[in-house]
Amino acid sequence: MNPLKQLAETGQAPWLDFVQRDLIEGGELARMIERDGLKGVTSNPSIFEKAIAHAPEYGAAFERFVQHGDHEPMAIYEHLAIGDIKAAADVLLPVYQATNGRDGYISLEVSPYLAMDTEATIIEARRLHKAVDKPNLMVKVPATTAGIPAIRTLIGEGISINVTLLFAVPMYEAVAHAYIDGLEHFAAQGGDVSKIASVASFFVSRIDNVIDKQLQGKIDAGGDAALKPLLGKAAIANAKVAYAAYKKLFSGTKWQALEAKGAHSQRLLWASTSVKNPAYPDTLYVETLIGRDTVNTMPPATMDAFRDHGKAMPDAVEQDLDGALAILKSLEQHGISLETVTDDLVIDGVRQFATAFDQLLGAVAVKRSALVPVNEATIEADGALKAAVAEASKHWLAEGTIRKLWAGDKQVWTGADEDKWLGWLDIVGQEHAHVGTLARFADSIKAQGFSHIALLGMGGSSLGPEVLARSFGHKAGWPQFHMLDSTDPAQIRTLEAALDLKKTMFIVSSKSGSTLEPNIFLAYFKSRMIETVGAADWAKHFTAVTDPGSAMERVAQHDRFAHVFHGVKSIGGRYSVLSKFGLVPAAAMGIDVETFLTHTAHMVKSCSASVPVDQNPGAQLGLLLGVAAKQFKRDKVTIIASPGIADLGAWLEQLIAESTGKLGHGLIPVDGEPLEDVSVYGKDRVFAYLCLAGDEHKGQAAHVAALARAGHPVVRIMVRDVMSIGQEFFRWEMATAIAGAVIGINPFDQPDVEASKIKTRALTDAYEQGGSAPQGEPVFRENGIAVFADAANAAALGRHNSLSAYLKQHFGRAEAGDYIAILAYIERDKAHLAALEGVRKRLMTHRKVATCLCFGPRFLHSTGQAYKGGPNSGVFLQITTDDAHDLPVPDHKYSFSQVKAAQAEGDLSVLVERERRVIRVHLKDVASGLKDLAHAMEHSFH
Ligand SMILES: O=P(O)(O)OC[C@H]1O[C@](O)(CO)[C@@H](O)[C@@H]1O
Ligand SMILES: O=C[C@H](O)[C@H](O)COP(=O)(O)O
Repeated sequence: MNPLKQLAETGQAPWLDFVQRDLIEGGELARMIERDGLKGVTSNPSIFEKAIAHAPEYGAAFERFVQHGDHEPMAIYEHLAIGDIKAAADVLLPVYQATNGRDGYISLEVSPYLAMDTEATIIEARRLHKAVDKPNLMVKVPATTAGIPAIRTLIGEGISINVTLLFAVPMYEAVAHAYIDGLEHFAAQGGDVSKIASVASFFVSRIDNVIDKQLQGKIDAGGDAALKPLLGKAAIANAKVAYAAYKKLFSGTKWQALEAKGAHSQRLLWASTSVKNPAYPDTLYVETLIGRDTVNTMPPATMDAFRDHGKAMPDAVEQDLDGALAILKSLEQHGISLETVTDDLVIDGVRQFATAFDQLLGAVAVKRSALVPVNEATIEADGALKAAVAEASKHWLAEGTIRKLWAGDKQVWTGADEDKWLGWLDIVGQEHAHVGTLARFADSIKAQGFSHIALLGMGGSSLGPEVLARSFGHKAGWPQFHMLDSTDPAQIRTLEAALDLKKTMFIVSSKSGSTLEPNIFLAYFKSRMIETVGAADWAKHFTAVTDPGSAMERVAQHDRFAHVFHGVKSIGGRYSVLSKFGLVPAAAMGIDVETFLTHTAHMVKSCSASVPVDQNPGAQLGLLLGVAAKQFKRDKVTIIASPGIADLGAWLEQLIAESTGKLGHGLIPVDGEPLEDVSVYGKDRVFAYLCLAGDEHKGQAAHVAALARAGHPVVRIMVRDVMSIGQEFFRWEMATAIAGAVIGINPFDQPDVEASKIKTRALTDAYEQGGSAPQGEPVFRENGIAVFADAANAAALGRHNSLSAYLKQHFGRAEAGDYIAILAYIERDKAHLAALEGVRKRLMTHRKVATCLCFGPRFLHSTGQAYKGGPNSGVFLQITTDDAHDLPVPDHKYSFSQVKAAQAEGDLSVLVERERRVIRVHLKDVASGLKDLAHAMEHSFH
């Protein structure tokens, strides 16, 4: 007779330690029940890893599931695993029924990531129990210290549990007590205890594996010859002691009372029963452990071996208990602590299953990304940087840091209040639920015939919409998009001249509602609109996007703005583009927001908690940026974007600089720099090349290739189409948050922006009170250009008799690893850009350092944070000018020109306070002044 079948007579149930789809679908599982008397099945994360990651039969179901709607890897795994578990449960149901619920179970393990968390384990076990919804499911819960109370609670709720990762007898006893206590609780609630089953999975071979190694070590070191006979004996001895404990635990009066109510004892299930040492007989951990009321779960090979040549010796597990005790005693006497071994094995077991789960989810992630449209990214870096990133990835993987990040654990960063700023992680899904509101808003904009929308806002409230407008381009039949983020009077006039106010909808965007610029822009255009359409109708031309409860919300409601949209308070400005701050303008310019969010969601899922760090695109980019800056001093993130998505650079600048540049650390983004000979670039750079498919720029691609050949780290990202630009918003948000964690700062605050705001406020208050801002004396004047420097910078520069000499001296201070930034408080138009680009190019090639070109006050809400708070490696040239035509700010004594001057002054004084290398050049007239400046600069290089 088949030895497996004979086990029934010994009182032991053979279960199969294996699951795979074709075993169930191909009918083998049913045949085993018939042929072998198989009575149950167990699974674990390693088993599912082997099945789902490697077995071909999952392909079709995988594709079907993902094609019906994208899912993150955890959901895909669960869909497939639960499918198998349900199917196996159905095949095993007759066994369950025939044995009155004693046997016929299939087990599914809770996520090993939760093994040290009681509450999370309970929630997860309940969820799986519900999702499978089969009477013959056992949820596997590990016997960790945190697992024991979870077991008690779950049994108390009537959920059948397979307790796994049991190695030590005292732990087993605690588990049995938890089971009995849980049953009592269930019974006290009126539950039918006969419907609950439980097994205690007592691991065998892994114990020998460890103890044999220790014994062999001692033997090899010339230890006692008496140790040899102990090889391969510890695990079985330990199991025998556990069995003796079982008999005691399930015999007293307490147990008998439950038994009288129909309770099943919690059987010992021998797990880990395949021999790991090939020198041992392949049926070792089956034959020696046969006993009444036990289960042995065998992997297929062990089962085949036992079927082939196994001996079903009844009550083998009860033989020679004294001998077993003597073996354990002897081990202790020889300095081998079973307690230490079993304690370590639990931890190691959790780790092993977590690693298997990582591998499983990683394999699912790879298969998924081949099926969903996600922008591809490749990272090229030299061996040392690559190795350091791999090391960081390993650490993050082992620590489960991506999961912690998604769970809102502020310890991922500095432990400050980072957990309060993570709303951007879930915003795409949330906004998806509101696309109807945005569609109605878009319809109304179109229906009312608005020809222009003008967004008034700073930093995170304006840069994202600008990227969308420029990348998507003007859509026929929809309003033209404009944006104002400057207090320069000429810039305001230029905007106004481009608008037909009667057909303009203004979108005033400010999360805080208290930012100076959008408020004074609003005041100005409100008054212009009143003049144009009258006091009764002006507010019909205004939409507000602001956080709930802000002063701007109050104003918008009081004045009856046409629309008021709310942001999410737990999202900072620079992380807000995928919330209403980006989506409201997007809808108004005719972008299909629903499709945009659907495309974006693919990246969110690619970066989700269940994608292990080495497959997670946001994490890989973030670790590269963080590690390159922290360990390799490559902190200049140079952005090269193809023409169609060139504006992405300005958005990235704010995200990267304002998030990471603080406490003397951080990344310095470099956007829009001219492409120069490879020899010009220092070893302080990382290059990010973002290319829109079909928008390839020959020069850029070749340049990037040359940089990579020269050994610079290069990230290449292919944006599939403009609709997929949202994927880059999310990838970079995640990457920036992660780089911030590596650098060791809080990526969600902007402490140094506040410092210059305070200085600016003091100056605007002075104007408001009818005064004027103090004007310092220049250190030098030439034609219409005055050079200003504080005492420390003046002393460092020395005295010179030409502007070019001052410039030479100043920029001569920029060493390798430094950067030069031009901070121009002038109108941002094509002519000025071209003039300053020329200066920038010369500085870059001459000084061979990274260069940045910024316009004030726009950059104050962006890179300004890093310039003041980040590493002290910047050499700054501030450019101010007399404005030919000023503009009044309604309801204030100060004018726009005065506000701009106060902002420049506030900025400069904080830079000086932070001991930055900075000078100001003040131009009498902007056009001629820029020419003279360029000329002096050119001269300074000779
Ligand atoms: O949306 P708000 O509150 O007007 O802020 C605008 C910008 O100002 C800052 O708060 C500081 O510069 C940025 O982070 C933000 O994007
Ligand atoms: O429930 C089953 C266990 O997870 C399995 O038996 C472990 O076996 P192993 O030690 O061979 O991995």
